[in-house]
Amino acid sequence: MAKSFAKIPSVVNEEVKSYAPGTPERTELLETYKKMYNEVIEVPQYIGSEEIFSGVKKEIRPPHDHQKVVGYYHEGTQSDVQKAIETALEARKSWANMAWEDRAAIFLKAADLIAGPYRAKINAATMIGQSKNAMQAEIDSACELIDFLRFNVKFMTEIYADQPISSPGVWNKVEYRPLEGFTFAITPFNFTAIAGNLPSCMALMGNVVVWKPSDKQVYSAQVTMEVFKKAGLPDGVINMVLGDPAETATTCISHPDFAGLHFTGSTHVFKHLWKQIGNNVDIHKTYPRVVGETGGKDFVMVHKSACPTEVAVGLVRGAFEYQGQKCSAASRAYIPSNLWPEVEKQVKEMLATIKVGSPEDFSNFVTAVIDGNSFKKITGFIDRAKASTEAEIIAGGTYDDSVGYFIAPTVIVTTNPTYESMTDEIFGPVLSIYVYDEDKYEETLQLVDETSAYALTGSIFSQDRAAVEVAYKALENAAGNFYINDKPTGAVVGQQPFGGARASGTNDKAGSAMNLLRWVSVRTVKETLVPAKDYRYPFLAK
Ligand SMILES: NC(=O)c1ccc[n+]([C@@H]2O[C@H](COP(=O)([O-])OP(=O)(O)OC[C@H]3O[C@@H](n4cnc5c(N)ncnc54)[C@H](O)[C@@H]3O)[C@@H](O)[C@H]2O)c1
Ligand SMILES: N[C@@H](CCC=O)C(=O)O
Repeated sequence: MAKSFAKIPSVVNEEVKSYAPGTPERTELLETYKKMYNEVIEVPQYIGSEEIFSGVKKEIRPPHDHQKVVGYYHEGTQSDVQKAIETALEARKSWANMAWEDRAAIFLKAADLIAGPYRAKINAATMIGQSKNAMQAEIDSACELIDFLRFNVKFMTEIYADQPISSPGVWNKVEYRPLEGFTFAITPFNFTAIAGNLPSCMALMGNVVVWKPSDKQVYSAQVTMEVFKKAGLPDGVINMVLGDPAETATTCISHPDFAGLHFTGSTHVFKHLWKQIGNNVDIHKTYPRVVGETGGKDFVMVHKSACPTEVAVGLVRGAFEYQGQKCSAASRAYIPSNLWPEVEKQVKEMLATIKVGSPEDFSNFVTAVIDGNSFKKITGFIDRAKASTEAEIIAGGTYDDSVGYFIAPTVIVTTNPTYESMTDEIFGPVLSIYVYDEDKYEETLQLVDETSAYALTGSIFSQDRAAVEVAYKALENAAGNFYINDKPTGAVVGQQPFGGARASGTNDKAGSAMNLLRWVSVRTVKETLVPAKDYRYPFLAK
């Protein structure tokens, strides 16, 4: 145990490198990408000190080149999950008692490894396995993951420092214990950073973890595990399993020592898990913590005073970065009639300059969507819009899956504000627009609020402050992350704590102390310095 109150290194957001032509980072990333692209990797499960190659191999194919096999992951069984739980519980005995400085040092080292020697590797893995362009990989798998790891250490120390007052003769303390049992992280395909953060932030707070990444993110998940190990994470603290998702969840959730679920993914999966946890309430030794950040139908609301260029840029970047596969992607927009001709012209001009193709070519802004199922779902929306009398496709609308799952950035304009593409999460490069009567601002705000079950992100564009205030109030519960004159994506750790309510999740704000608080169970300790020697009140004293 340390004999001092250590101060942690000061934390700032990791700088996003430019990858401009001629920069060393661009050369290194391209070389790493090409090298990795021509290798065939094998991804094992990580349970305790073991790397388990089950022999049941599943192909890993880049979404932008689906005939190419870049590796295999080894599928696990439910006995592997059982073993992961037992291994985690064993590791808990020492991990939960390790000094916080030691836990912090491991994750600070992991951050520095990603910032330095592993940066190109984790970015290349994200480009290959999840089809992110270089900039999207950099802001996710490098910068956001580094930020999570470093800022979480800062948040942890702030939590630990938060102590109650003590009256004379008494010393009160609160102790932030890890949860009793093991925790379970289930992570989505679309952010390497989220996948790394969910298990690691629980581990930082002294918990032990069974982590099931998405089968579509295993390529970069392996790099994350490699970094954690290199950073000195003791065996068994984070165990990565690769079994069937539903069965893995059942094995974990029905275990008596299941103490918490940290989930990010789609709403229907989270609702199912929530019910499953409820059904096991009599089995659990403790009430499990349940944190879930899920889907969105994120809006851009535009007032008649807004600048058309700012709106067009917000729409194009907000809707089409990473092919719209962000929970925060701008997905429905409400444009006033006075601005629509100019916004439409500029959006079309910008989209005409966007190139679609492999992330290996840095001039491609849009690459492939994650897999064939996703391609089918997204193009279904496009096909139905083509056939609908209520919708018109004004840009994009083309797609081709002969080599990779490529879909052109598509804009649907609809006369029906509750048309399916205005209400359902599409999770692809499709933006739907409803043009409203410029004088019906307040009615349209009500429409924005009531149209979707989700409440994740949203933005208001306006140069009229009073109109901003009206939207701020009217949309109070429509978004967990609300933006003024900006796109609704791109939350940064430490700056915009992230999460939504309603059908979008429990709003426990990834990238903040609020989230870490869910992974501790507080013990209050009162110590009386000089205990009483007489039971009687003063007025009863003899
Ligand atoms: N709110 C946020 O912070 C946030 C961030 C990223 C992604 N998302 C959401 O995630 C979704 C996209 O990610 P995805 O396609 O990976 O989501 P998904 O729900 O398909 O999968 C997420 C994880 O759940 C697992 N899973 C799937 N079915 C399961 C089941 N029956 N039981 C247990 N686990 C199961 C998957 O294997 C994966 O690991 C979108 O809806 C998006 O909005 C939300
Ligand atoms: N930090 C991200 C979270 C996206 C979720 O998929 C953003 O705000 O764009």
